[in-house]
Order: sequence, then structure tokens, then C-alpha cells
Amino acid sequence: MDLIEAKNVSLKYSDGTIALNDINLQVEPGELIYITGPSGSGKTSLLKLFMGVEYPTSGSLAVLKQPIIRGQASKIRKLRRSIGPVFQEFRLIKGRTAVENVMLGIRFLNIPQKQMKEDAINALVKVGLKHKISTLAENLSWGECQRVAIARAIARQPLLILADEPTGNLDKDNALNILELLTSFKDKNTAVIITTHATHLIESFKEGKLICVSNGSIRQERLG
Ligand SMILES: Nc1ncnc2c1ncn2[C@@H]1O[C@H](COP(=O)(O)OP(=O)(O)OP(=O)(O)O)[C@@H](O)[C@H]1O
Repeated sequence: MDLIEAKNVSLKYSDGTIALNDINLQVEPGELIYITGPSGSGKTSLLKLFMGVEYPTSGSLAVLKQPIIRGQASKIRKLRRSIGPVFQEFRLIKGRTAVENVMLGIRFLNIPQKQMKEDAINALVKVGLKHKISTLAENLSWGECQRVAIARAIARQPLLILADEPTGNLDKDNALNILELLTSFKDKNTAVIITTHATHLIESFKEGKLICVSNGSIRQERLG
């Protein structure tokens, strides 16, 4: 089953900007995909389509078999439960601890509170934050916030991880650590898609697909 199937997808914003033009792409379970391209080329727009935040203005797009079309808002909301997003700005809630933030990201799964806390702690352990479980969001460093955001995405055991610029503003070592961490969550069921400007870092990765976005069009290469 393809997790994502995009056929001749274009996205034109209401002000007339053509962000994406005739995109064809298939993403299978277990795939690892890096999306690069200059600022304004359409990377975030592509992720927005995959999240069902924007709709194609032409062509067809299905994510986990759910067509991304208008009029299916409740189905698309349900689809998002199987997606682990890591946003550029993290979206952590101040006044809440790291573990509470992760729990807030999985509350819709309707699992018992105790289990939910265990799952959240396990996710924080996986991102190396065992020692920060009870720290308030506002007392975490920038890099730690980023790790909490990743923990929140993986705690829901998503079929698709979508990370938008997780290496932004990081130095080389930390950027590599984050890329390695995110790619480690790829398994036979889960695909990981990461947008990044850090093309020089991706070159050291031997696995996965590289998608270069330029002026709304894509070119695919295989790494390694
Ligand atoms: N809501 C919107 N309305 C109109 N135009 C938009 C909107 N969002 C993005 N755009 C435009 O669409 C194009 C693609 O933007 P997008 O954010 O996808 O690029 P990007 O590759 O992610 O850029 P960056 O690397 O700077 O984050 C840009 O020209 C941008 O100005």
C-alpha cells in the first residue's frame, strides 16, 4: 500500500501563487525521504498537502488511502491521528511539563491515563530526555524542545512522520543528531519525510530518497 500517492498535483494559493506544479510522488511504508530546495520552493506546502491542511487545486492526492479533497474534514482529521508531525516552531505548551506535552499529543487515542503516561515517558526516553520528563516547557533548551516535539510525534506510533525543517538553526553536530534520531524511527510500517536546507549533511546519509524542490517542481534521486 502506498502511504502517499500524488498524481499531477498542483497547489495554487488564493493570491495566485503557484506553490507546487504537477507533482508525482509515491511514498511506501518504511521509506525515508529528505526534501530539500531553496527558500520558497514549496517544501512546506508539500507537507501541508500531506497533512491535509491544504488541498490540491488540481491532480489527485491520497494519504493513507484518504483522498485529500474538500468536504472530508472529519475524515482528514482522523487521518492526522496516524501522522506524527514535527513543526518548525514545535508548538509546546508553556506551564506544562515535557511529559504532559507529549501526553497532550496522544490524548485523542483514548488510552487509559496510566498507559498514556507510560507511552509518553517511553517516547521521551527514546529521544534522550529521560532526565527532563518533569521539566516545564519554558525551562527546556531549544534543542530539548525540539526533542520533546519529536517525542510527541513518535508517541502516537504514526505511520508517517512529517518533520518540517527540524535542523533549522542548529549547528552541524546537533543537526546531524536530529536527522539521525528522526531517521531511526523509520521501520517497516513507518515512513519518515524530512524537509531540510542542510543538503551538505544529507550527503553523509547512505539510505533513502532525496527530493529536490525547485520552483514548485520536484526531482527525485536515490541516496547511497
Ligand atoms: N498561505 C499562502 N498564501 C500564499 N502564498 C503562500 C502561502 N504559503 C506559502 N506561500 C508561497 O508559496 C511558495 C512556497 O512556499 P513554502 O512555504 O512551501 O516554501 P518552502 O520551500 O517551505 O520555504 P522555506 O524553506 O523558506 O520554509 C512561496 O512563494 C510562498 O511565498
